[in-house]
Amino acid sequence: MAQQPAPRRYHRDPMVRKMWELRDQLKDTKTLDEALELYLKRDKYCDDHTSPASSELQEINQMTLAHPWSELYAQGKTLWNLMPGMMSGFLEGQFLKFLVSMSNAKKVLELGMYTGYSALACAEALPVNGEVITCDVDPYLESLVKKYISKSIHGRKISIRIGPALDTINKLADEKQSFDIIFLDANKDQYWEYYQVIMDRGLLAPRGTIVVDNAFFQGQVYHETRDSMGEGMKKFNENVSRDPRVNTSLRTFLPIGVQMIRMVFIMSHVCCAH
Ligand SMILES: C[S@@+](CC[C@H](N)C(=O)[O-])C[C@H]1O[C@@H](n2cnc3c(N)ncnc32)[C@H](O)[C@@H]1O
Repeated sequence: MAQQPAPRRYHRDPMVRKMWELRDQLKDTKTLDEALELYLKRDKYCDDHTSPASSELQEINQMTLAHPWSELYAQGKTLWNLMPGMMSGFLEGQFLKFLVSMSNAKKVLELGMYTGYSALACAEALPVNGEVITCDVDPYLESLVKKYISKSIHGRKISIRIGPALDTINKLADEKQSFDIIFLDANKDQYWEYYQVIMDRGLLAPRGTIVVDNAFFQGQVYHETRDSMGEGMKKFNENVSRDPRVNTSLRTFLPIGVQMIRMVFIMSHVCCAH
């Protein structure tokens, strides 16, 4: 059974959100409905033909959709107005899980935990001695996530570090840690800084992969107007694609854009071997 879908206002593709907006303004919606249907049917087809999420992931999804985020923010309990649209969710979670398994990863680092959906998805694909270190700057999230991941046998593979991601990665580098998969899913305006620490301080294992969520950032990277997050994402994509140490692949297979980055000598080794 597929997990509960997010309301349409949280659709992760900005193009779909625009189409819904436009639909609300039109008198005759027939052609637009057909276009939306084509798109949404494809989404649903992908959901229906992807392995179901575990019951624990489904529970995190439901909790995230129902949590009183705006009230918590108004009461000063969270640092900012966290929103369900921030959650990676079903398709991306299952994709990450696949990637962790395919690469035989043992150690995963995530920047940007939110309610722990992607951290648990990764943990589910790790061997028993595997580890996900996930971090977030918002202290409110720690006990919430601990409560939900402790319901899963894979929850024990997850350690949470609270604090700014830049401090966390520098500390991990001081500890001489390295990771097979690094999932960047925090504040886009610092991605380039994070990348430089990751690459220059050896946090990416030689055969490791950096996976970058939301690499189009609402389409801002290829549009004229962008905010500081869009600027950060654009700078990151441009700089990384010019970094001779890595091979990159920026794809639309999830409509928000997923950037994959691997050491160049690993990619060319694979080519030469065939
Ligand atoms: C898009 S959400 C992460 C979603 C999560 N990976 C998932 O799949 O459900 C981004 C998270 O990054 C966190 N964040 C923002 N700025 C940060 C920073 N400087 N350091 C660490 N975390 C940060 C936010 O608090 C938020 O929870």
